[in-house]
Amino acid sequence: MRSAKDFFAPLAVGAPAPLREIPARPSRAIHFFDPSNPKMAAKVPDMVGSVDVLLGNLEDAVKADNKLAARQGLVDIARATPDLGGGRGPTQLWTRVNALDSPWGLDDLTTLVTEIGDRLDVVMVPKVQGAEDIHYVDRLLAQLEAKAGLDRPILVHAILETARGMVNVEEICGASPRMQGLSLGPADLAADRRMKTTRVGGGHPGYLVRQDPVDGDIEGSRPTYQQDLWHYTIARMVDACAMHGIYPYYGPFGDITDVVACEDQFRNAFLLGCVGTWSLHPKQIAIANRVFSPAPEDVAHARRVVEAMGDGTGAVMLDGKMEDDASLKQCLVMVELAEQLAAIDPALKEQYDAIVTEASR
Ligand SMILES: CC(C)(COP(=O)(O)OP(=O)(O)OC[C@H]1O[C@@H](n2cnc3c(N)ncnc32)[C@H](O)[C@@H]1OP(=O)(O)O)[C@@H](O)C(=O)NCCC(=O)NCCSC(=O)C[C@](C)(O)C(=O)O
Ligand SMILES: [Mg+2]
Repeated sequence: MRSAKDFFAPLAVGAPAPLREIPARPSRAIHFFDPSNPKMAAKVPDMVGSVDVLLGNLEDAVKADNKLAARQGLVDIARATPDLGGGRGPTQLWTRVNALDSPWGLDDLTTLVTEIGDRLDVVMVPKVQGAEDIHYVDRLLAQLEAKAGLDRPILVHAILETARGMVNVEEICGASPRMQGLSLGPADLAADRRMKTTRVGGGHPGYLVRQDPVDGDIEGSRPTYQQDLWHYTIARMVDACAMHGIYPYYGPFGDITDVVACEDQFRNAFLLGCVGTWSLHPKQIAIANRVFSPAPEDVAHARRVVEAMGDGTGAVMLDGKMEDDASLKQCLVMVELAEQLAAIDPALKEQYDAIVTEASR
């Protein structure tokens, strides 16, 4: 383990200094596209500005025969889209590289950092098992950044998709100052855990609790309540991320047609503390943007609590409810997020401002 004093030192001569704090850039939807798919690639330039993150996916869901085309496709898209990534506009550019033990992972990192490193905001690393995977990527990125003459560090996002990765979640989050966040990889994680599901994220009708029998009538009709298969995992991710000052995200919802259940799953993650999710199909972007932007009524309420709490200490009554230092802190989370989102989303700003005006009438 590095000494605390060395933690923020660059890992290669000439590499940029690591960030002390991970910027809270809006990332409600991380939209996946396959850069080797001409139809998808053609849609990317027009999506800039309407989605927080565009992610060129090189890993699973890209055919083995298309791996090199996807890597080159991402380089070409970045070069042809000047306002994408690298702080040049509101939309960030991320990539998901192939796994570290695959035949493509090393060349993905080498090519992307040296060719379009100034445009890449975050590299998502799949199937992270422990701190050793992050240490490897950390040093390699530093060497490549130095070679490419970059003046800003590229951040790292880990996908939790193995039982070992879950057990090591805290050490993964704290392994490098580059760590930006975590996403759930429900399909690989389910397989690795030997869960008996066949879906990509979402619930399962068999995972339920049943109401107790009335008068011992166990055969009688009794309501059942479907439970959230991912509650434990997401809650662990959220705590590990909060502890290390980085950001948790839900992940993929594979039933593209079931927009209702998708919204529910995203909202559970939002309420538990996640800042965003993945979008696999253009129609999931609007769902993610809606869910991961606090509702205008909640923002208006949070602002009223902040105002009523004055110097932030003591207890007050508002609408019959007690508010104190701790409820104020929750409201500040909501207000700060609303302000960050309003700064990049004029339609949302209008909604937040309109409801403030109404409340103050
Ligand atoms: C689901 C699929 C096959 C349906 O694709 P489709 O073509 O059948 O859909 P469509 O409704 O017919 O598409 C309409 C139009 O939108 C385009 N389109 C469609 N999708 C996109 C997109 N994402 N971005 C940009 N454009 C898109 C598509 O090309 C088409 O264009 P057209 O009108 O010109 O014909 C397709 O949307 C897709 O391949 N999405 C990405 C899938 C992906 O990235 N999967 C990997 C992440 S999940 C994962 O890896 C798991 C995890 C974490 O590792 C673990 O749990 O372990
Ligand atoms: Mg996976």
